[in-house]
Amino acid sequence: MEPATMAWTAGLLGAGLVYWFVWVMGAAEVKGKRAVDLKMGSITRDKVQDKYTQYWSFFRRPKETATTQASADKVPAFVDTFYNLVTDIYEWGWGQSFHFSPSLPGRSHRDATRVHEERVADLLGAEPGHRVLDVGCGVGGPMRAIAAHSGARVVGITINEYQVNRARAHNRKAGLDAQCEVVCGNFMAMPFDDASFDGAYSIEATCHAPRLQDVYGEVYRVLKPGRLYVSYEWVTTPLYRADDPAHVEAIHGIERGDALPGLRRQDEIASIAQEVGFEVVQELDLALPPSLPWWTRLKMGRLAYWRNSLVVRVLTLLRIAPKGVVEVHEMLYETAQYLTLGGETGIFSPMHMVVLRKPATAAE
Ligand SMILES: C=C(CC[C@@H](C)[C@H]1CC[C@H]2C3=CC[C@H]4[C@H](C)[C@@H](O)CC[C@]4(C)[C@H]3CC[C@]12C)C(C)C
Ligand SMILES: C[S@@+](CC[C@H](N)C(=O)[O-])C[C@H]1O[C@@H](n2cnc3c(N)ncnc32)[C@H](O)[C@@H]1O
Repeated sequence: MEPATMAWTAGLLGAGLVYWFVWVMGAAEVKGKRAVDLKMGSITRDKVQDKYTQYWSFFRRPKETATTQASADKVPAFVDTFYNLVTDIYEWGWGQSFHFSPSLPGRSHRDATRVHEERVADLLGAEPGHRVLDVGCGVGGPMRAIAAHSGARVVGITINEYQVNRARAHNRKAGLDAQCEVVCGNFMAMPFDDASFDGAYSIEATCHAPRLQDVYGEVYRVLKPGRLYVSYEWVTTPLYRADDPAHVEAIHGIERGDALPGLRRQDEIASIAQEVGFEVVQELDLALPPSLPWWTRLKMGRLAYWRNSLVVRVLTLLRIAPKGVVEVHEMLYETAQYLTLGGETGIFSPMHMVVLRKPATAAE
């Protein structure tokens, strides 16, 4: 073969390979976000690396994060930074629902995710005419599933403005913008009237609150008397041993890679709910058998992680993705290992479910 022909062939093959990696293989399971569109939320390109460094130094020692009032007060701002850094990577590599679900035999991850979300709507008895609150709504995957399944109107709140814009765009695209509303705000001080919701839920979101009382108290305030609140909580289970260094390392790994001010114990949830006035209707760890493992989705993609890591490196080199994305991606990869360990050892659950009722007799 002529050297020029060889060079052309090699060039074309190389371009084809880059195309395959970035556009074909690098796309999300729910193809809402392409690798070439990875931004870092509302952080400008030149600030990404600095913001990541600031995030990391704040959450590096998780247990200390919420021990003083001063540092607890800073948590929402750092959680906001965290979601600026990770939202696009989550959408690209996971989809529009930022949570786990028990695996379902013979069904896709997308189905398992939807079933886990629809369960919330069914427990709430959500129906057309109801106004339901999504506490920590992300980019609105659960909100759209619940609105479509129940016919209820859903109002979501998130601390992160970039997510608000993403969620609104997804709602419009899904034709659900008349039914779904998204508000930017802090779930520990919500901009909603007392007794203005027929139901409320939170999916893997309240773990970001330094004090669960603050968010549960707000949900209690905005719920109508007699109505339900369903929450999927991140907790350590009774298998967790604080004197086992391997357990401690896994839980710290989960906390610092997920912007958590300190995981709560499973047995703390119901008593905090009662403390703010709720009746506990049901409490169940949905991660326990007969549920199939939620962490297999994280484990199965070693090749996918390797590919994604290469994609973000190439995109950073080409200056398509901002500097700092590689570090954020590495942090997420490491977090995935700790989450898997937490699941396999049974010391951690991301789906400890509580169904709570605001007493019918509660003053409005
Ligand atoms: C509830 C929370 C988020 C839970 C999950 C949605 C995310 C936790 C860890 C995330 C991920 C880890 C590895 C990433 C991978 C390296 C990358 O290539 C593609 C995206 C990941 C799979 C990413 C996806 C979302 C998670 C599974 C917390 C924050 C309270
Ligand atoms: C892991 S995501 C889950 C999102 C959504 N529930 C889902 O399952 O797709 C956690 C969400 O909680 C929100 N959040 C965290 N702290 C918050 C706060 N103080 N006020 C409002 N939202 C908050 C984040 O912005 C994010 O949207």
